Amino acid sequence: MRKESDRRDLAATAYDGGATLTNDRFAIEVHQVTKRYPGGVTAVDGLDLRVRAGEVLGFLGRNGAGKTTTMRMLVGLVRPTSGRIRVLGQPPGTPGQLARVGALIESPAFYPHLSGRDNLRLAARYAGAADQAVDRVLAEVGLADRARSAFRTYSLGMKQRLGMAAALLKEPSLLILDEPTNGLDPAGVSDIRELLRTLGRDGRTVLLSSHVLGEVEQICDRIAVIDDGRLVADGSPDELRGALGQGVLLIDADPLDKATACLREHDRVHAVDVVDGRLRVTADPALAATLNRRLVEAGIDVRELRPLRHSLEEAFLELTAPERTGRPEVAGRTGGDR
Ligand SMILES: Nc1ncnc2c1ncn2[C@@H]1O[C@H](COP(=O)(O)OP(=O)(O)OP(=O)(O)O)[C@@H](O)[C@H]1O
Repeated sequence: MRKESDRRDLAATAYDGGATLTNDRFAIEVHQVTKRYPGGVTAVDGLDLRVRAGEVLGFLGRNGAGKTTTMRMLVGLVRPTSGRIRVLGQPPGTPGQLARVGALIESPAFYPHLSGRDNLRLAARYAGAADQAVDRVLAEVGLADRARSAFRTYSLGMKQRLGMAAALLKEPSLLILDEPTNGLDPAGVSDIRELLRTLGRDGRTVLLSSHVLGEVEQICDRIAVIDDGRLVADGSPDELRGALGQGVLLIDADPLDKATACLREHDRVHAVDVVDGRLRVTADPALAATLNRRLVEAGIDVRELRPLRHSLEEAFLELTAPERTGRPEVAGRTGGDR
């Protein structure tokens, strides 16, 4: 089990939260947003999140973390209980904003007996998009070949593609996609991932939610992790990996108390914890040789010394482990000026 000190490291890399809103550089600005549903569930709790224009942001959290509620608030389907949201510089749900945002939040409703193309024609009319847009988006999502087949004959992955095609009809500068790979088999996931990669090009901003880290890790510029409605981490995949996985050394030394004291004296060692008779040392792994020398010179036997590397998946699971509730330190830091 990871120590609070490690979590603090991660939190320190997290987005600072509270700064002033409304800046052209940001496609999405969420400031101190809380959503309490009638009945008392707090789905989103003082959330701060900013998505830069042109960025592909992975919005990650386990089931029930508050991702869908956040996305629904971004397009004006749900009103926040408190806090402030700007999407493309405007409050959510205004006509000007909706014209530039493509969203796939709930399973899109298509007519089963109509073809993909006819369904999109209807959607285009509803969205005020030109008929020519239909063929463009069908090609964009790779459905041109099956455009004339009835929707009911589509695989789950094709249905998702059609949903994305509908979201693209308005040539949106911002795409909001809620778990677009949910329920797909590995081949379907990989297909959609490829598609998302292309959608993220051309300066389009994409906000993409998932509860599976591996899905967003490879295609997103940045990952924001939400848990219990709060932002618990925010950074590039490398930053998250670095903050969580690479800053811990495992040392088996004897005597333990002397080793602990010796390591704590080093000014670049952030924390030393004894776990199962060994030391977990929060420090830059590049310090390994220096720390080894220091221990040996102090007459301490070093039986083992190695960096503890966690995969990003492990890091994510740990951050959002069900037993982790409260987390005043992490939430306080990521929450900025709360
Ligand atoms: N309309 C609603 N009324 C009451 N509670 C709700 C409503 N919608 C969501 N919730 C609750 O809010 C919390 C967050 O749900 P939300 O759907 O936003 O999370 P999520 O991260 O999208 O989860 P999932 O991955 O399962 O979709 C959950 O506890 C959920 O039960």
